[in-house]
Amino acid sequence: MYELKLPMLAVMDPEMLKTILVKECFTYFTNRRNLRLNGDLYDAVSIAEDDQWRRIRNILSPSFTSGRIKEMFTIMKHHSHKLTTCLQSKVRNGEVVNIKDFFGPYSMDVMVSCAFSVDMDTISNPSCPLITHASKLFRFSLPLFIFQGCFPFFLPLLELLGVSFFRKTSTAFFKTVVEKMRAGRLTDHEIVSQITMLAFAGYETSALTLVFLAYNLARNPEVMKRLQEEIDSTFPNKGPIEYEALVQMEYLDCVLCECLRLYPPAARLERTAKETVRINRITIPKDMVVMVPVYALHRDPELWPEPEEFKPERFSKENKQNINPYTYLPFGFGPRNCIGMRFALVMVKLALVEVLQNYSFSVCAETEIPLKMDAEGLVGPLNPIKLKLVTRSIKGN
Ligand code: HEM
Repeated sequence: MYELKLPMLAVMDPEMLKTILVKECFTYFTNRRNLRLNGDLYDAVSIAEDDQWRRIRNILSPSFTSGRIKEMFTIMKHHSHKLTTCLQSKVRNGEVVNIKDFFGPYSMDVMVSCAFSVDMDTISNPSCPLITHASKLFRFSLPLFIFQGCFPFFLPLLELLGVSFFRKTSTAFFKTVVEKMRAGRLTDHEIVSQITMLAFAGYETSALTLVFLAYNLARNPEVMKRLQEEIDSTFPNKGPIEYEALVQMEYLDCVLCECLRLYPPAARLERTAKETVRINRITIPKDMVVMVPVYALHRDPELWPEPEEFKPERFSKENKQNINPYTYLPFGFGPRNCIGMRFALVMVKLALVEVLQNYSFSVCAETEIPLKMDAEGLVGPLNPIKLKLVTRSIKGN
């Protein structure tokens, strides 16, 4: 078996690579490369193939509707509030902050409390082994992480860490999810695999997105100011964040989309050809792995003028309609795209809005500019991103 490298195709016909081939691959192929190193998670949704994947995905999908996410919003708010409280002492002392130390635990706490119904409170204990292990796990590419599917020891670990049960709303939610899974005829093993995988698939991706948001806003104060104006007019006087208003904030959405363009956590996507197919004069043999270079597409100057610049207006209502969906792929595409996209967007937006209601980010002597990137797998910074936070006055300046 050999691999068809997309840069080779780019030389043959760039347009084919950017639109038609990418589209066809996402439509026809629904399996990723499976290295069979999945440990106990061989039946997790991100790893399963064909009929088993289809069955599991159909059962899980209803858990990610807007209605369900809205139910989880209270849990998310509990953690976003803790996040801003934890930042308070750092800000007061004028300390330089490794921003991942805050957004990482926030993301982990949200994922674990929504998936397992337990409050890990890692934000008060950032050296918690769960965070350390999960971060190490994600030094690899998303596909590799999906294939590795490790952490079979995850559940005993939770016990060892002496986790406390979360509040009733969450427990009830969790029960409903599990009952639905049972009703959908998932085996107990399949249920544990899905919940474990969901918690980990969402952790590092969401944490990285928040870290890059903070970095980009610190480096672009005029963008941050405009976003804070939108936040203040949507939730006056640092008022409570409401779900409906949050998801409708236009500039916030532009800022997040632009951040995911510049820093898509999954640098590339993969699909395996199930059968030999011929697409626009190109034969892709059965079992060949096709890689879509998302990071490169997102920084292609033909598609994105001044690609290195952080310009949220690229995603404004007027400009958005000119974007070819196969050239902007932070959550993948097609039937096998990210099942947690909507959930991630809400949890990331919530944390950002609550932090920006109270603080502004700023670069300092310790901030690395330009950033050195870790090209190993998930697109992350090579070194910790260090920033300063400044408290905003009541009036919000
Ligand atoms: C900003 C945050 C996130 C980003 C950028 C992201 C990105 C991605 C990408 C690029 C893929 C591969 C899609 C494809 O191959 O077409 C993926 C798959 C997946 N993601 Fe996410 N993700 C995020 C958050 C989440 C969250 C919060 C969850 C769970 C709650 C989640 C669960 C999954 C699962 C289960 C898959 C595999 C789906 C399947 O194979 O059917 N992700 N994600």
